[in-house]
Amino acid sequence: MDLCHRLRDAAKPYWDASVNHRFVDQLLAGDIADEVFGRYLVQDFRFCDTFVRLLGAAVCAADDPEARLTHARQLSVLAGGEYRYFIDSFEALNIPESQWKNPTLSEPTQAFIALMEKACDSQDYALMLVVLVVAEWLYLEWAQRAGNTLPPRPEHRDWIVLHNEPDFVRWVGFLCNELNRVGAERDFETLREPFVEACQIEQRFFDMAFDGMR
Ligand SMILES: Cc1ncc(C[n+]2csc(CCO)c2C)c(N)n1
Repeated sequence: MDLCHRLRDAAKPYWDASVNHRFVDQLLAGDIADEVFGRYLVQDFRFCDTFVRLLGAAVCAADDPEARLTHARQLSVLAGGEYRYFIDSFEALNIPESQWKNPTLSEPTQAFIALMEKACDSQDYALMLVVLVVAEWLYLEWAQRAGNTLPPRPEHRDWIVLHNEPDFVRWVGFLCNELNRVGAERDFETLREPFVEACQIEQRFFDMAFDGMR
């Protein structure tokens, strides 16, 4: 089994709980409450801001010229389509700028930002890849649960398609290959610990969307 699959196995309870979370069930069905989805998106917009910094750090830390360019290209996805998605969805959900610009950060948002900042500060490419792989591969897995019929509202449908379209599948494949490559010489435990922590936070991030709901 390759390194990425061994890491995923080590985090199986949190990984599976996230991929099969009721948030995902309701999003795929298109019947997620606006309050729940809006709370999630406002926090995720802050998450994505730090994610941009992490990708920038990966551009800097990657040991291979081709890999640097692949990370740089993905930055343009975040700055382009992904940013547009958030702005359009805030409008569709009637969330004013005053609410999404400077929200109070939830506990899992803070925890994720701290983990990403730690990876940035470490200048350790393998550690950055661990966080990137969890964030992207786990999202690919839940989005691949979607069948042929997607929910009708663009803010639901586009959030699924962003995470299962062919370019995204290739990006996740690249990240996993990179981690398998640069992590091969590393002590498994030093990668397992942040991988499992990131999966635990992913689960709490979905939980957070339902805070204050039944
Ligand atoms: C909590 C949380 N975890 C992972 C992702 C996935 N993700 C983060 S940035 C990005 C853009 C493409 O690289 C994607 C897909 C998310 N949005 N929110």
